[in-house]
Amino acid sequence: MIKALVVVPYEGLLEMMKEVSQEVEDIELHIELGNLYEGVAIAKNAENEGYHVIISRGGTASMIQEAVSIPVIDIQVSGYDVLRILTLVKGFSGKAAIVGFSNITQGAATICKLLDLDIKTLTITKDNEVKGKLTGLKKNGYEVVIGDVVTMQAAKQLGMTGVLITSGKEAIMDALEETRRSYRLFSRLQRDITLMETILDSDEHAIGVFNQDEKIVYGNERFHNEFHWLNLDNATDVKKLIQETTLTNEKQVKLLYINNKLWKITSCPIKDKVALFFEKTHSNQITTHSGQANQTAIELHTSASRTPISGKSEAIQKVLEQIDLYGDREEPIWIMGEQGNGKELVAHSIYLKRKTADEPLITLRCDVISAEQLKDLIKDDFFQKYSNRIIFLKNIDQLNSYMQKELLRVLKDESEQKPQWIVSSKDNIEERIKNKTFHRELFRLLSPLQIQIPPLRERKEDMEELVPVFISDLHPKYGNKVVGIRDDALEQMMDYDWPGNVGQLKHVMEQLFLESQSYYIEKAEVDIVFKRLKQQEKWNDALSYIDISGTLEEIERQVITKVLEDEGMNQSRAAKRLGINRSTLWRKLKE
Ligand SMILES: Nc1ncnc2c1ncn2[C@@H]1O[C@H](COP(=O)(O)OP(=O)(O)OP(=O)(O)O)[C@@H](O)[C@H]1O
Repeated sequence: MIKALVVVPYEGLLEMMKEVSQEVEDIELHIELGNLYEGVAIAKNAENEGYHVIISRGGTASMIQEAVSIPVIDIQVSGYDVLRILTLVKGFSGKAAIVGFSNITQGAATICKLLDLDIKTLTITKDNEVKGKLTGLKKNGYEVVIGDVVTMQAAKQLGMTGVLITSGKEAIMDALEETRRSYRLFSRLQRDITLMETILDSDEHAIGVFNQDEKIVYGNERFHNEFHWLNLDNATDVKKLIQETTLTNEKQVKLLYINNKLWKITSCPIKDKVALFFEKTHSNQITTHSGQANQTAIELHTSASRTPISGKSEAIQKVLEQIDLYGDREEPIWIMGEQGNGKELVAHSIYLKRKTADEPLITLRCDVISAEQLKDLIKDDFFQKYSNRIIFLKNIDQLNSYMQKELLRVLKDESEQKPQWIVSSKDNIEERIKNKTFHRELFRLLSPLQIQIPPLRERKEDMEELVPVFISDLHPKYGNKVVGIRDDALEQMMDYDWPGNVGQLKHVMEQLFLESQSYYIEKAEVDIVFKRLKQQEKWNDALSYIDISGTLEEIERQVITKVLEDEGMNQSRAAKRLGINRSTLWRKLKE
C-alpha cells in the first residue's frame, strides 16, 4: 500500500480530497491543510515518518520539492480548472490578470491565447514576489487577479479582487495516477540503492565521497566507524589530496598519517566529486606501546626534517660526504652513534637524496614496537607492500632476540622484493654481536654501507656552529631576545661531556635561551643550568639503581635506602631531604 501525505493549500481542496480518498484503495491518503512554509514543515515531518510520496499543489508543492527527498506530486492545474475560472471571470468587470508559479500560469497562458482572451499572465518564482507584481498591476488599472492561495492573500491586502484557481476532481485523479507511477519508479530505484549501499558497507575499505568544497557527501559504514571521531573535513592532508585529484582529474594513491594511523588512500575523480578509498592494514592497529605514552611504532614523515647538518669537525664533514655518496645508492645503510647524536637527522638527509617521488619516509620505531605488533606487520606483508619505499628502522638494537629473528626471516626471504633500508643503532653494536645479544646475520645484511657519528665530546669544535644555529632556530618560537653566547660561557659548555650529545645540547640551549636576562648568554647563567643538570644526572643515576617493577612500597623503600646511603646513613639528614620526620623514616624502614 502506498502511503501518501496530501498537503492542501486551501480548505476547498481538503474536502474534495476527503471525498476522493474514500474511492481509492491502493493509496493510503493522509490529508493536512498547510500553505507554503506551513506545508513544508508538515511535509518534512512526514518524510521522517516513513511516507512514500507527498501530494500538494502550486507554490506549496514547489517548495516541498526543495525540502524533501521523497517524490512530490503536483496536483496540476488542468485545462478544465482554467476554463472553469475563465468562464467565471468573464462576468467580472475590470481588467484581469493571472499571477502564480509556473505550474499555474503556463497552462493558463496557452488557454488564454487559444480563446483569444485579453488576460495577462505573470509568473513568479518565489512567494514574496507576488506583492510587487500585484502592486504593478494595480497601478496599471488591473482589478481582478486570478491565482493560487498566495495570490489571493496579496490581492486581499491590496484591495483587489482575488479569484482562486481551484482544482477539480480530474486534476486530483491525474495526480493519484502520477503518484502510483512515481512510487513504482522510486521503489525500484530505492531497491537498487539499498543493494549498492549494502555492497559498499560490506567492503573492507572505508569509502568517503567528497564534493569539490571537500565536504563529505557519502560515507560507507566502515568510513563512519573509522572516522566518526575525526572531523575529516579539517584534515589538511586529506583536503590537499582531494584538491589535487580535482585539479589533475587523475587517480592518486597516497600514504597518509591520520590521527596516529597509517592509511593507504586511493583517490578517484568521479564527475564533480572525489571518492577516497582508505585501505586498512595491520599497521593501523599499531598504536601506543605500553609504558611509552604518545609514542607510535610507525611514524610517517611526509616532508622529512630538512634541518641542515651543522658541524665543522672532520667527523661531520666525513658524514656529509658519506650522505652524498650513499644517497645515490640503494643498499641498506647502518647509522651508528650514541643517543641524540643526529642519527635520525642523517637518515632523513639520505631519504631526501634517495626518494624519487613524493613518497613519505616510513619510520619503524624499534624501541617502541612490541613483538606482537611486529608479527602483525610481517603477517600483513607490510614490508612487501612498501617494497618500493624507504623504511627507517630506528634504534634497531632495541629489538629483542625473538624480534631480531623475525626481521631476519623477512630479510632472508629471497622471493620477495625488499624496501630500501636505513637503520640506526647505538655504536656498541659490535660488542652486542660478540656477547650474542644482537644477531650477526641481521647486522651483516643491513650494513653494507655504514655511517659512524662520533659523540659530541669527541668533536667539541662542532659546538661553535651548533650553538648559534640552535639560538637562531629558537627565534621563531620565543622571539629574538637572545642573539649569542659569551666566549667564556661557550668554553664552559665545551668542558662538559654531553652524554645526551647534540639532542641534549639543543635542550640545554632552549633552557638557557628562556632563562637568559640579556642579549648574550652569560657564563653565570650556564653555571646555574649546569648545576641543575648535574643534580638531575645524580638523580637519574640513583634512579637507575632503582627497580621500578615492584610495588609502590618496594620502590619507596629503595628510594629511602638510596637517600640514606647518599647521606652517609645519617637518618636526620635523609628524613629532612625526603620531607618526612625521623620517626616516619624509621617506621618505613622497619615495615
Ligand atoms: N649535526 C647536527 N646539526 C644540527 N642539528 C643536529 C645535528 N645533530 C643532531 N641534531 C639535532 O639534535 C636532535 C637529536 O638528533 P637525532 O634525533 O637525529 O638523534 P638520534 O641519534 O637519532 O637520537 P636517538 O638515538 O636518541 O633517537 C635533533 O633535534 C636533531 O635535529
